[in-house]
Amino acid sequence: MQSISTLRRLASIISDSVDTMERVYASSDVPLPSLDEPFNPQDPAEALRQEPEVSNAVKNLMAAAAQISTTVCDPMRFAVNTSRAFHLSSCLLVVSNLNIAEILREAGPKGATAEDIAAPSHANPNLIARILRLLATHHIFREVSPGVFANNRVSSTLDKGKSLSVLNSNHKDRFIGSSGIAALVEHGADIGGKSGVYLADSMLNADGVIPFKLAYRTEEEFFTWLHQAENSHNATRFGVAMQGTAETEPSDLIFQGFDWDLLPHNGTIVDVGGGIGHVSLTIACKYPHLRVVMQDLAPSIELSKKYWRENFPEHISKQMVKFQVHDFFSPQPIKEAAVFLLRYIIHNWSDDQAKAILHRLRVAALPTTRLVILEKIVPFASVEDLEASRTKEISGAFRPSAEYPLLPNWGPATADLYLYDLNMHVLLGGVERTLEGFWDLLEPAGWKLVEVHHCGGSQLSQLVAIPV
Ligand SMILES: C[S@@+](CC[C@H](N)C(=O)[O-])C[C@H]1O[C@@H](n2cnc3c(N)ncnc32)[C@H](O)[C@@H]1O
Repeated sequence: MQSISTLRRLASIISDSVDTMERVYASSDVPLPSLDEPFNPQDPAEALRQEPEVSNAVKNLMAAAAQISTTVCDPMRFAVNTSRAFHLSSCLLVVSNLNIAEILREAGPKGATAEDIAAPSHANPNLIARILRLLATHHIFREVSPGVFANNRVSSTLDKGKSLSVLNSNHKDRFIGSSGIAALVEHGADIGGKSGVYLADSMLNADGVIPFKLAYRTEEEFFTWLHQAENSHNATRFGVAMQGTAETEPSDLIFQGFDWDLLPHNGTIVDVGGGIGHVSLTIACKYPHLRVVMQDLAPSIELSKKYWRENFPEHISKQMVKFQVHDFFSPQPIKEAAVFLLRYIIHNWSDDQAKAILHRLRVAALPTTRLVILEKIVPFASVEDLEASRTKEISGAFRPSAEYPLLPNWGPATADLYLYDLNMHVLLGGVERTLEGFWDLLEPAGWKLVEVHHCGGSQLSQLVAIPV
């Protein structure tokens, strides 16, 4: 009986969420995008997903639908299917490498046969059909008639936005100028996937060696390996993939927290481990009176110069942006920073390494310097005792949890957080942290966490700290 009442409650969460979405989309006079149509980021309906009412309804709906499906499914089948889920990621890697989303974009809504899809790469058409059928069964691509496939909403996000002739003539540079989602998918399915399958080996047989090192038979740390000359294609893909992470977030996310208006004219933002620099470039476009120092390892700095030249050359010609090769484990050379900005840095490192990076910044900080960290803050899958938390006094720290009987963290609707966490571990020995986890790093490194902003429509949060 308990289970039936739970099912009914989950069904009514789904029904209420659909009502909310119907009302909001109708009042804005835009239809909900169809799963069968390619994704169009310019469609005003896509912007509606960021509305808090809609994003909450979506989260409830996803969590309740997943919970209903797991509740009623044969549990043995659920466990076995989950153990084979890695095939999905390998299939996505094939699809991106063979430019199948682009072939199907050019084929249009009628789609293309597996033979036509396989022809440019001389792949086996039967195998292509089986790969696409597995994905279509998971709502990635459509099998419009037996053996004929077309793009749908999800598969079209892999489109690198270039013609097939351009892609075929230069496979190596296929991601440059793309939205970054294909690069993010390939990076995750390729290096993440290969490393991930070594997780158990690394724990059971290899004394905790990072799975990436086992998979790639290397002694090097991930970033050292990535920046070796023979891996330059992986480094380029990684740089574009980082930009792809921003594509999955609201475009104004960086302005949803720390108040950049507070910075003085000519104030310097140091983008520590800034990659190509897309985040500080977004800030500088809105606040051109702010200076930027891009810091990263040498190969990333070269990519960053190119990215800024293409996207904001004025800031370069006005000498408002400086490119500096800098290892963040060595003393920080910029002593007058208004902000040290770290996006997706701390999660790459173990606690001791992360504290070392933060300490280098603290030594170089002025009393007015602010540390702005953009990272995911991981909630527990259980109910939390907020009153007992050491972080309860921090402004903005509170985050609501899902209503019963949903899991408090919305379960699979927030799976990205936990997938990222293990991705960090298998590649780098890194970790996505709880809020208390951040507190425990910042305090010994001489920083006091004063504000947290949970950005709407995203799982990324901003943490602001001051020197103590
Ligand atoms: C996950 S990426 C984040 C890039 C960028 N902040 C973003 O959000 O797009 C991590 C960055 O740290 C850089 N990195 C790794 N080790 C470093 C080191 N020792 N010193 C400086 N940068 C480093 C990498 O090259 C990479 O660009």
